[in-house]
Amino acid sequence: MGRRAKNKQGPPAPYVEVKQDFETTTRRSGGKRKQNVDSANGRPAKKVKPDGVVKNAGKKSGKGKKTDDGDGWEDVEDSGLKSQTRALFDNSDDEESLEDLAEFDDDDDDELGEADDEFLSKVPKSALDLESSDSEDEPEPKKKNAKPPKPSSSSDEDSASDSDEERVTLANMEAKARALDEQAALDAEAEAEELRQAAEGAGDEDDFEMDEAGEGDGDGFVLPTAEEREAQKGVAGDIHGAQRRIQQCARILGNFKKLGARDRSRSEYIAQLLADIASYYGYNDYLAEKLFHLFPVLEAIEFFEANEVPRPVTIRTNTLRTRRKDLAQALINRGVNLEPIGKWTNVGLQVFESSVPIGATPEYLAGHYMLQAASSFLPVVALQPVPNERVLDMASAPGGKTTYISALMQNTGVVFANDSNKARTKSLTANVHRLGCKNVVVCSYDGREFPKVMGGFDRVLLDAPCSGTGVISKDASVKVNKTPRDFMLLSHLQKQLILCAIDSVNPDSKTGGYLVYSTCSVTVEENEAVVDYALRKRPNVKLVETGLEFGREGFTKYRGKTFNSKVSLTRRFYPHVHNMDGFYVAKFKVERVAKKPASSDDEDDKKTKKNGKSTPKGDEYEDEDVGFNSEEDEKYIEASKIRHLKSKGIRVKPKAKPSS
Ligand SMILES: C[S@@+](CC[C@H](N)C(=O)[O-])C[C@H]1O[C@@H](n2cnc3c(N)ncnc32)[C@H](O)[C@@H]1O
Repeated sequence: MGRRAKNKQGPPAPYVEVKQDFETTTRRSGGKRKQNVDSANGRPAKKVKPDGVVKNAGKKSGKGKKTDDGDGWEDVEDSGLKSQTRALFDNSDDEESLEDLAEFDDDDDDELGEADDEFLSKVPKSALDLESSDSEDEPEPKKKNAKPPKPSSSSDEDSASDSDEERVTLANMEAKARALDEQAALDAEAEAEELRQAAEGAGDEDDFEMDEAGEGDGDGFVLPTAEEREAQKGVAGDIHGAQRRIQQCARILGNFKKLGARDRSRSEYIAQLLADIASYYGYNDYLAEKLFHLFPVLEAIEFFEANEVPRPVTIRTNTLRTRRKDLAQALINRGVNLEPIGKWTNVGLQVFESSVPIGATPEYLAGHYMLQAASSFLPVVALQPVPNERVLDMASAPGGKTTYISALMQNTGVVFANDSNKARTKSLTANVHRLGCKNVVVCSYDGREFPKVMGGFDRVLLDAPCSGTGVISKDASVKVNKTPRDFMLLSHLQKQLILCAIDSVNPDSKTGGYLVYSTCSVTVEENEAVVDYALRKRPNVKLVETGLEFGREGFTKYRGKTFNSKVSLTRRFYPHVHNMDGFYVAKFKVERVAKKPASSDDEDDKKTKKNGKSTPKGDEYEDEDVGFNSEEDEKYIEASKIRHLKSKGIRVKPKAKPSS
């Protein structure tokens, strides 16, 4: 694992907020549990990775002097600024100057929208601080950050180029970011292949080699029996033991035929490994197993490890208000250390450290950027909205994606930003105002009421409610609070929503006719299974390329289930591979439904009623059973309606049970 970890992207280093006096830096640590154990309580303590943070902090931290004790951003001396900027972009070329910012590549030369000064002057600062409710798109910037994916070199020979690598200038920034991305992608691929081979090699017990003790070459490790494992469960704080067994079991499972003990099966090692993963990383047994099975053994450990480390803090330039190069300049002037995220986005910036709270700069308050996870850009990039379209964002609060859609449409056309949770639409509305989106209509319906409430959209984004297994590094409660029932209910809701989303797309759209489905979860039942269901239930849709340049292919086979082969066009993103939150993106093209050869009006009416939605008369589905409101679904729809009415204070009489 050590070698593998070395060859892949560096683990994200924590975000550093530079102290106001610019002389010392405060480093916040994100933690890898396994790397440091707090001897006082025997539990792993969080530790800063020496590589990266310190280097970054030293390389790029602001050295300017503040001239007063004000609020930290107004009075940084110009000389301080220059040296700070030079430190950030120094390529040892004395000619380097702030003018080089002009070379900061940005395709978006959109005219700026009017700053909504009136709104800003009326809204209290606190109302614009949306971080608390915006768990997905508004990461807590003070605590979390990381260095960008950076392939580490293992040889001395490489150390010279390492120092070259550190000299980032505005001129070479984009190219360097691109090179790093490409290298990281290559490394990730090589690693995935290595893991695949290790996994394939494992399990062939014919080729078993054992040592004299008949224990294989397991380094003297003796696998506990099932009884011993049960007994371990009650023992609190055996973190060291769990950590050691995880390493041993993973190593043995990676080459089971050679290293496994003769009298123990592969499944016994897996059972032990799962028990230890659950206790060491703090997951319930169910979720630990569910996530474990997504990957080959060694990669699964990397995934669990990555969930212990914060993802990079990233911001999205709001092109309705500014350009990326101008925003970068403004933030650099305030002592923010940043870089473009990667070549796949021309609006994203990654923040390494800052002398000011990144969620409270004047630029933030003026709507020049959104604090937004990089993964959250992906579905909008896939959606590709264009000016003057009619777009539905079906589950949109707090609006990270809505406001991006609005910007790509250059404040033209209309974006209906819907969310069933009224309370959450407040932060959505605040973001819409702050970012100056004038083409957004906020509404609050259950997504399953579309297209009854309105339809005919050129594009629909369904960023579905999900279990959040992709964002465990942000919300560790997911580790313990998700049960099989949650996954069953969520998957069901997602299936209902996706059919409604499909039916809301105008298949005759001149410019679009697309649906993007996304989740911040990595489980198959919330992703591929939902997409496969939609393909089966709506023969008038097909999967198309997402247009995203990276990401792993969606599963077409998973633990005995086979999905439509086109599901490989969907994309999975992982924290340990892509250094971003776990995410899933699928893009559909919606076609016209095939006309029924000869149909009576009566039959059409029946079908419209059966589907419970306003299917245009005369349009016909090829498959009789295309609606989701089967008997099974009705139960859930009914329950949801009752909940909805109850939430409005309306008493609902329970339905009389049909007599059997
Ligand atoms: C993943 S979050 C959306 C994040 C949002 N797209 C963004 O980028 O800021 C899922 C949202 O779905 C909403 N939601 C849950 N059930 C819903 C339903 N039945 N219809 C519409 N929205 C729903 C939740 O309130 C939540 O805000």
